[in-house]
Amino acid sequence: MVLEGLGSRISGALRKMTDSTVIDETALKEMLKEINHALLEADVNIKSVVQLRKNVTERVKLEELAAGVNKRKVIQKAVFDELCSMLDPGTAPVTLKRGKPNVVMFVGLQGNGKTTSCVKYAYYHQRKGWKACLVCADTFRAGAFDQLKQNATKAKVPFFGSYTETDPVKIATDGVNRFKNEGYDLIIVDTSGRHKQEEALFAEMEQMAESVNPTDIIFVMDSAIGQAAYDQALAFRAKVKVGSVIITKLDGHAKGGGALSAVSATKSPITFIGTGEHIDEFEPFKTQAFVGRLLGLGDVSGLVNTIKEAGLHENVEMYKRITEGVFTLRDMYDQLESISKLGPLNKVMGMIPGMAEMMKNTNGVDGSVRIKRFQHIMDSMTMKEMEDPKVNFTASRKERIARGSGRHPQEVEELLIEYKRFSKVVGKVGKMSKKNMNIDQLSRNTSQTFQQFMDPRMMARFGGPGGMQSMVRELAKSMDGSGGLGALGALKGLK
Ligand SMILES: Nc1nc2c(ncn2[C@@H]2O[C@H](COP(=O)(O)OP(=O)(O)OP(=O)(O)O)[C@@H](O)[C@H]2O)c(=O)[nH]1
Repeated sequence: MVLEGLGSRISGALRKMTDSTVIDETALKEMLKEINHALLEADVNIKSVVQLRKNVTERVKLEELAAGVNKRKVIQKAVFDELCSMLDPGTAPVTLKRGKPNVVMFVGLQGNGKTTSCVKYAYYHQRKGWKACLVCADTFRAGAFDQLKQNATKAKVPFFGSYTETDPVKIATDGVNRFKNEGYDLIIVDTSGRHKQEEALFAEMEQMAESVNPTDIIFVMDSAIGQAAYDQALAFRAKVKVGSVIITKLDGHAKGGGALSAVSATKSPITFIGTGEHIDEFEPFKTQAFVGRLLGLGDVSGLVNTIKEAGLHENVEMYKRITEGVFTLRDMYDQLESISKLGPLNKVMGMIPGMAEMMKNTNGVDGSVRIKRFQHIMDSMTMKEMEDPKVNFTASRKERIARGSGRHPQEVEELLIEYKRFSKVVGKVGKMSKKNMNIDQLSRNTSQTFQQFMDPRMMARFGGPGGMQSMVRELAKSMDGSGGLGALGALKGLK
């Protein structure tokens, strides 16, 4: 999860309070103190931190709550809302119009991740069906064009630039005109950076903006500067019409929380965040979903989008088999492959309510590594073993498979235990899908099924059977009955 330290401290403080036998003013104060410390360490401005504490205390009047009201939920909601308002700029970002030649100019200081973000932004939109392209108008840094060219080629995004032209405004204008004539609807212009906010940089930015008349200007900023982001965002906004902000390197900086809240305080909308060097380590920033994940509450709509983007809901064959209650090791292999397709596993798991914490420790092995190991073990099995659920694995056979895959026999055993657990769930889901259930019955039944097979600690992280039930209901609704991951495949057709 992005801002892992901050997230786990805040969710830990919330959990500690709700786990305590008595939820009183002292427990509430203690929790707020811990949240304040965590925010200050993430370099959030002291005034905002004090305000958050004051607002939560004013909102949650424990002694006035009627008997039977869930105090835990009231407090959680107050913290959630306050964090959202801290990160919400209250202004909408510029919207791009499909089919029109949108020109988006990227600006920012040197080394903040502008070029990387341009390519990520192009790739993100291209996958959503935009006709995206890149123009390299950075003539200041030697090698900038090569960097963009290399990354654009990898991402299969068309690009324009020059090794000989020294006037960035001319390159930008030529590139934009060329791509406009060729019918591109997202023309991204990468501009030069400077070490500091030098006048030369601002003058060049202004000239370029005048010449290419951008639909949006995106300011790219490194999260490492923390709350100093406030002054920097204002300085850029004073010179050009910044319509949105991208905060980069949130994967590596403890001060990220400070940068996010400082930018919001300037009323500039953050549209994307960079969460790593890879092209797909880039996500749209939505305040509520982000805070939900920070508090370990999950982000069901993000999960549904990710599943849809990876095309998993279209896995009709798999769905059919699951609804028939059939599950082989080959199916399990394919399921694991699909899960890997969703992206880095910890990111996906962070979207499932309560899972971020659990994912941190799967017996000390990262979830994605475990999946790969399981797949290697299955690669050493015979076709019959993979496709016939009745095959019996003897001790010597398990040893042979372990040797063939370079793993320990204990891991082969673990895989087979997981497989049995999965098959039981699939069997149950298969039966459920034959009955004509509505969403409420389905979510109740699914929750009961998972309860039988899931580690109780894991179940508790989902918020118990009730939490699991509401998550399944929400997933089923947002998937519009179009199937999905593993057991959830059975949601198809059940409305
Ligand atoms: N970990 C991490 N690294 C990033 C992220 N975004 C960019 N980087 C790295 O930051 C470094 C600088 O990125 P660039 O894209 O070259 O920066 P720039 O702003 O274009 O720099 P100039 O062209 O000199 O202005 C590169 O090593 C990138 O791989 C991110 O979200 N996370």
